Amino acid sequence: MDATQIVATTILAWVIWWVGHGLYNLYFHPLAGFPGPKLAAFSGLYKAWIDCVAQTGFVWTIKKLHKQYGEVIRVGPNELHFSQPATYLEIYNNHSRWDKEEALYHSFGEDRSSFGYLAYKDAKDRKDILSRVFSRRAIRDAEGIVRENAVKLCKSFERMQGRPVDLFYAYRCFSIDVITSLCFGNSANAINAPDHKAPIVVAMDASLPVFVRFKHAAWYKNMIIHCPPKLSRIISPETAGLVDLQQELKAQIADVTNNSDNLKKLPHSTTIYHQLLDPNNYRDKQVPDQGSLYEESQALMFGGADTTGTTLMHGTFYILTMPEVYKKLKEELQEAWPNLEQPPTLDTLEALPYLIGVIKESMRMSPGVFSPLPRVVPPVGATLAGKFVPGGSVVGMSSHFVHRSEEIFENSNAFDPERWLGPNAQSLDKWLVNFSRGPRMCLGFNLAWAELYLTFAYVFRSLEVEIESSSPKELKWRDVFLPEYFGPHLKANVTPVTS
Ligand code: HEM
Repeated sequence: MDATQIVATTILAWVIWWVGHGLYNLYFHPLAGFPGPKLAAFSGLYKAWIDCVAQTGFVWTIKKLHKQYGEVIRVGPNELHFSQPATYLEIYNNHSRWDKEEALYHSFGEDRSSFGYLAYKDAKDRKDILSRVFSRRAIRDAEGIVRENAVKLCKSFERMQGRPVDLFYAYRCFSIDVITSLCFGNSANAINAPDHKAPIVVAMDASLPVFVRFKHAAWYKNMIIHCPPKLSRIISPETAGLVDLQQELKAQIADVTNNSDNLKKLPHSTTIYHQLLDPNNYRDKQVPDQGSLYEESQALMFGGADTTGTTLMHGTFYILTMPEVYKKLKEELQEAWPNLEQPPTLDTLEALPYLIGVIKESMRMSPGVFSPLPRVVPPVGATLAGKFVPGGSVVGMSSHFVHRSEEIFENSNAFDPERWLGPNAQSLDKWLVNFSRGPRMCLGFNLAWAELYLTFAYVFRSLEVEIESSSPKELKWRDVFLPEYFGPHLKANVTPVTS
């Protein structure tokens, strides 16, 4: 056989294997009885096509598929998606310690982090240590850091001197500065970037669609992540900014790990390094290596920056486009905070009913983490939505199907803070799942709440804010795990209030 024949035979053998495997998936796979598009059952390329080529957003596709095929659908050869809100709590709850699914969760290059560990036990060990930075009490102690950044944000708005503020960038700058100050003791100072277009925020935004490609092609991810930084910048310009960030974080980590005295030079002792580098926090007294510390840092940056920024942006969008909401929020804040020179404590803000309603509604209406959070059903199988799902199957559900359920939230597409003030409000709390539920729920939720209380309070008490005319009429996004936004950014004209 000559070389051409060898290549042709190899390709033919591969095509035969691929078609055979697809036919097995269609007719003999344990999930063969579940409804859904034939192409999705045949091959994972269906999902890859929507994510990477059509780029229309898989959650939007899933929504259409549920209308066509019902409440339980097969969205990949080994994957099911559910639409009934009750099923969300069957998958994500404190009794289900199911593994995370590898292709997605190892696509971010954070395998050894609280977010990236697949197994419950590994994640629990890491989260137990980090909870000393993120517990309610720890966040109370760190209130000053969040407040300081909320003030910095408002001052940066004032400096715009009549030019509109890009709220998409500005809120992300704020959340990045909070995380980098609190977790690493080294603020990125993104808020003070010209027009809030901080390179780190732009870099994180540009890298989102690349991670989707990584999910479908691990070889591509390994090539970009493991090749030398200079080459990686050329092959993948979208992740070039991330490479810079990686270099900076790695240098800081090397600094604190090579000489523990350097920890003392950090401005406060609540950084993640103070906890993660303390051998007494580990049964075997072994602290994680620099690679794992880097991955944890990256996970916290991605986990806490876009999510909080997005929630603030969505909330602000509705406040600015609904005069009644703007007025009620302002009035409540003015009453609780009569003298601008004497800002209220977080405790006081946490007791303001309308502000609470605004925040909960911002969380509900914001995509937050938009994609389904895939979990692997344990070997014994499980019953979900009344159907037996065999062990090893991947199951997931996007929070969108809970938050926009008409059965739970009447008029679910309307932003209505009052729904959280009525007699049924408490029963709704169970269905606010933006931080997910169960052992893998968000580690940073106390921090996120504090950021939302303080930022909404400072922005809407100390400034008059008006939507700028170039802003979109509605916010549009697709899921790339987190949301990726299209079209013009939300912008606002701001003027400081005098009293
Ligand atoms: C409104 C803001 C936030 C939202 C909507 C949000 C949402 C979520 C969700 C849905 C998960 C579960 C992900 C999964 O199962 O794969 C999660 C996990 C996580 N979040 Fe957040 N998050 C927010 C803020 C934060 C902040 C401020 C931090 C910390 C700086 C943070 C750190 C994490 C980490 C480390 C995990 C992984 C936990 C695990 O896998 O066990 N998040 N978050």
